[in-house]
Amino acid sequence: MTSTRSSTARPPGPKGRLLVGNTLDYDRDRMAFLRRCHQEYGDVFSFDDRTIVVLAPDLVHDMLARTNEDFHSESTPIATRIDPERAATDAQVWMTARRKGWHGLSRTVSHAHSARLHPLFRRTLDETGGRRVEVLDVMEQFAGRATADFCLGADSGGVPEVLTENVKAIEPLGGSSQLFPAWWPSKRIRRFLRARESTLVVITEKIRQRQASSPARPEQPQDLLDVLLAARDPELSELQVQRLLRGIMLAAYGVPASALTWLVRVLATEPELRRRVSEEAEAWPHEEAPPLSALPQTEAVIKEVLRLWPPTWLIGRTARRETELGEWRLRPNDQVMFSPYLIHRDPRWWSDPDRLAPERWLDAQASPHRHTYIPFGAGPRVCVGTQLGMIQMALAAFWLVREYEVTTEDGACPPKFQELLQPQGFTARFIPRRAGAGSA
Ligand code: HEM
Repeated sequence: MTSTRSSTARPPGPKGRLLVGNTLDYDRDRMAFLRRCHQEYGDVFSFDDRTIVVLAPDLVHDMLARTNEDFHSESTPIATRIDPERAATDAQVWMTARRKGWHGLSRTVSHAHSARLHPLFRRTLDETGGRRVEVLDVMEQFAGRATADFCLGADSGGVPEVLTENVKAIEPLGGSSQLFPAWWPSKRIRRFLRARESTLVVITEKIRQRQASSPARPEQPQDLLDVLLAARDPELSELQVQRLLRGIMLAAYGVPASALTWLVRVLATEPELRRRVSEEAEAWPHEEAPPLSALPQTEAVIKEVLRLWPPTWLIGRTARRETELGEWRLRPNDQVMFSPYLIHRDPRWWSDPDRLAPERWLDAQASPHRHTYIPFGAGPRVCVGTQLGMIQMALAAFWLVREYEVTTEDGACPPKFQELLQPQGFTARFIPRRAGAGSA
């Protein structure tokens, strides 16, 4: 389709109210607002003078592919003036550390970590003692322990607690489109700054302890810190290691926990799917945990869970310089948002899009339309934990159906679109099937 619009025009969009623009409508119900605008204005619409929303998969992909060049992805829960030079250097530092970390994420460490996950999972669920609990809290606890173990192995003591506080301190700041500066006199901001500082202090201590206690790196790295400290050409500075660990630990906490909570909800409320996942799990004959390739039914359910409820339902980028996106011209610091949730439920790309249908992933001939499945993002800043996240979810499903009865009375709880997409107030009981378990 050729465009007749000039690339300098702004996309169409609601004008909004005097002084406050669209902020109030948007904050009241973000998803309803975005849906309404999508219907009225199409795949690209403007939210205000500085922000546009893009829901065309090819354009989203183009922007993601140009992250680090024309767009940056850095964001903070407080208002910070992003200096483009500084953002470019920060991105370079992050990318160097990320490449080194990637090696650690995908090979031996993932393997060693998978073996340690089972006791962590059991401990977390057994601690609920069969009581009715908020599933999100339990999954956050598991994800916090899992990510601390993955990053720091046996040295992870004390880390899940500071991570929890860091995430809890970010949550209230992420619930609104309004950002406040660090000096703003607010309890929430002070809490966030304190929590961020404590996390950095604890991580730095762990790095220094490891360097002091085992200056020679082990031949087989056991956790991500081993990998990062062994990196050569270039070696990573303490600051790089610290930033990567903190970035990964925060990214591997709330997002996987939300995804796991949706998965538990599906397994607790969809008996037919649970039966398929159970049969597959019971058929695994070995003592050690199965690889993802041995669990195709489970994998299909997880893919479908991530399609219907991608935890990062709304993602943003900032234009680094004057640039174009499709037919639209962007100025430096313009914001572009897109929603994997809306793309994943668009009937143009998905048949019967709101239906949970794992079969669509089991047909080798069928594959999704290009760029329409993005629960892990795409481009140079695609999730580093894609593989690990899938493995953690598959193993959690595997142990859950083999070892626990899960009962719930509020399977119909509504989705909550805030910083992350989570089921609101979803509670359940995890009743161990093993004799003697969970009585602590
Ligand atoms: C089901 C689980 C997960 C989902 C759905 C998920 C989703 C995502 C998404 C959508 C992004 C890209 C955000 C953007 O484009 O701005 C992202 C980034 C990231 N994820 Fe994940 N993630 C998951 C698990 C994990 C795990 C287990 C780890 C850690 C090992 C991890 C580490 C990261 C990191 C470090 C980034 C930032 C990458 C960068 O900016 O270079 N994620 N994740």
